Amino acid sequence: MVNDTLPLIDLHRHLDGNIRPDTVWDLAEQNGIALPVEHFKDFLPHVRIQDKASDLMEFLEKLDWGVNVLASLDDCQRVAYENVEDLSLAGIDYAELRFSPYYMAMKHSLPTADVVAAVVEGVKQGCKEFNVKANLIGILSRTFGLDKCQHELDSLLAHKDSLVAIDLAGDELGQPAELFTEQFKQVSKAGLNITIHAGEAAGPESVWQAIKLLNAQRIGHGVKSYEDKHLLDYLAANNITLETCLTSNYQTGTINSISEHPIHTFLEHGVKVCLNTDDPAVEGIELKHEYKVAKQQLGLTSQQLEDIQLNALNAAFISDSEKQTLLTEKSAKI
Ligand SMILES: O=c1[nH]cnc2c1ncn2[C@@H]1O[C@H](CO)[C@@H](O)[C@H]1O
Ligand SMILES: [Zn+2]
Repeated sequence: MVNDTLPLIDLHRHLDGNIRPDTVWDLAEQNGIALPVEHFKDFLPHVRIQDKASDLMEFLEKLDWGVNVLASLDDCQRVAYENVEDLSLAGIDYAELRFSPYYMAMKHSLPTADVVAAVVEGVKQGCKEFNVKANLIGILSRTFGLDKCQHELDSLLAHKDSLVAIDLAGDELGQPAELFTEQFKQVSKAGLNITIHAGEAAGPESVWQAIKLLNAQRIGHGVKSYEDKHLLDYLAANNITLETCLTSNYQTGTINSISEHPIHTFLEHGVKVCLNTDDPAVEGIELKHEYKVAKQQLGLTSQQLEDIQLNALNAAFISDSEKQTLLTEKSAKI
């Protein structure tokens, strides 16, 4: 399903949506934090979606235990490091790991900018140890409103040399992109790339806002773009890649079944898509599973899946020479 001569790339993967359940358990014990159950075997339903959630916000609640047990900067560094080990275990060659430092800092009032530094350090260590390539994307968690997002952005920009992009995630319906126009002007000014969660809980107008008001170069999910033909034309003409996450879209209730995902419409319109995980530990999946599902439930051909692997490479926030290195290193491994 995955072409092993091409790099396997995950461009949409939340580091703080991929905290291992056994690490959550361990950190809770270490930090004296009470969990809702007594035995680990009963814990999984609290941190992993069982079939599906009723909507995006119910899905997102399942990420909360992961960050609620982060009581120190060392804990943040640990989960960042383990995220890179997970990439290596999943056979991923390059990933862009995204995280919301305020979301990670919130429960135990950690200094947000120091959380960014701890995550940077954990990922750096992991990349060295596990021989995987990864870059970081900072998230503004729109769920917590404008002031918190500005604080989060300030903390991220204090470490901007360690980031490749900024994203807006969380409550898309309650906190529309237009509210964050000023913040993304600051992002552009800082010279960082921009990807925005849009067209997941809200409709195509949310994708338009992400592009026109926030300057998005890629779109997280973008599922609802299929409702607006003019938007599909625009995405294709401007080479704006949709970071598709099939299992996540099912589990958040964005689509009723994976076979109903509009990926064929995107491909027919020449819209570039790539396949990604989103929140692997919460969903109970890994990237190769997404390629399998795309083939088995959506009938994508080997050629289409190869194109998708290359779309991820092309859309990555790295230089052309880094892209070339990923390609040549992969073919040298064969
Ligand atoms: O699928 C998603 N859609 C929108 N927001 C998400 C998704 N997954 C995680 N987050 C949000 O990203 C931040 C943590 O990285 C949190 O704000 C979380 O709610
Ligand atoms: Zn996401």
